[in-house]
Amino acid sequence: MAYDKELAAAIKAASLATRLCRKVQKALLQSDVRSKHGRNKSPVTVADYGSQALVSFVLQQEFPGEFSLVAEEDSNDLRKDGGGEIVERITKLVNESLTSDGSYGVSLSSEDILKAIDCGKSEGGSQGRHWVLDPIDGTKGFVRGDQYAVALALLDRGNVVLGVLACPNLPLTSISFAHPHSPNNEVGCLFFAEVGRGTYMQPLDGSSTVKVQVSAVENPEEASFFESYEAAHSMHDLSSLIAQKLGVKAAPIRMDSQVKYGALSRGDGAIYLRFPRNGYREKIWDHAAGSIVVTEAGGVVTDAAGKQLDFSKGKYLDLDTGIIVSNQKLMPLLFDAVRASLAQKSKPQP
Ligand SMILES: Nc1ncnc2c1ncn2[C@@H]1O[C@H](COP(=O)(O)O)[C@@H](OP(=O)(O)O)[C@H]1O
Ligand SMILES: [Mg+2]
Ligand SMILES: [Mg+2]
Ligand SMILES: [Mg+2]
Repeated sequence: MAYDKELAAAIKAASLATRLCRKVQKALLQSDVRSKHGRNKSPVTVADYGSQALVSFVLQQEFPGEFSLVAEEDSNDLRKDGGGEIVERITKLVNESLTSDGSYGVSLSSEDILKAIDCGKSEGGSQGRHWVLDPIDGTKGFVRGDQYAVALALLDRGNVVLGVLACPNLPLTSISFAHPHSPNNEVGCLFFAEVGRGTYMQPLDGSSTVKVQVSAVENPEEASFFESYEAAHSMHDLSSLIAQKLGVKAAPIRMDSQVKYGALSRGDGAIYLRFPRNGYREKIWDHAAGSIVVTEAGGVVTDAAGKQLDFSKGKYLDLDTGIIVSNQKLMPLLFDAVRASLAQKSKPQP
């Protein structure tokens, strides 16, 4: 089909990047974690940079000459004074991962690494093809030892046409809601989806592939919902009000990153609610791969006004208030509960 070569390359690149991430998460050093500059001091680690350099390098090898990448990280902070040691560490990690794969017999220099990272500076848009990468989505979860994902998607004329979500810490079998972090469960899933062809899941370390479908739950009382682990990323009080209006009985499943989209695509829960606080602008790399993984599994992803997400406007998503995800049956009820809850919240308190 149309994007088979791209899909194979994306799976290869994301899988390779997770090897690097797993190694770093196992032995996370304080010096591996840095704060980004600017107002929102989110963390960034050697693994975010290493993953971006690896994916960028692999995609450029596979598609020489026709390459555009919109990615989260850039090398600005690494090029400043004091960045040298950290760049050396990233270079070593990337070269070790490339060697472990065997298909790229090269050793990259520190400058090669910085250049590969900066290849992700494309602005995207509605023309042509653009890869969209979040090298580690859920860096806060990654640093905590929790969930994170390597999220890679391809835009073709503004539409997401394929997505790969590698989730190194997600159990292979459905999350038990009583024990979402059950230690006995084997972990490491990769979800992939191509437009019109469905969503599939495979173990990160293996090859058996299964087709996945969103939950068929129609009764909201039986639905469970996902939201961000970080209260700063999504208003937990608002989602709790929405859940209450719907009659949802289960407690929320709080997890970092687009792993939520992956888990929802295989029916672990039926609803995902995301309501950032005022003024936050969502980026395309935080939703591109996740949204196609869910829609190709039969789900629906919209903003709070019921509009499909528009990935054609550059780096940012232009949204009404928040993002809501569910199956086709539940969506109308969910949408009503969201509108009613937003209206209630915006009323002045007596
Ligand atoms: N104040 C904020 N509100 C909403 N989202 C935020 C935020 N600050 C950071 N984020 C985004 O939330 C993402 C993690 O999503 P989640 O809340 O589902 O775990 C982060 O991705 P990164 O970890 O790639 O930076 C970041 O882009
Ligand atoms: Mg980040
Ligand atoms: Mg992210
Ligand atoms: Mg990230």
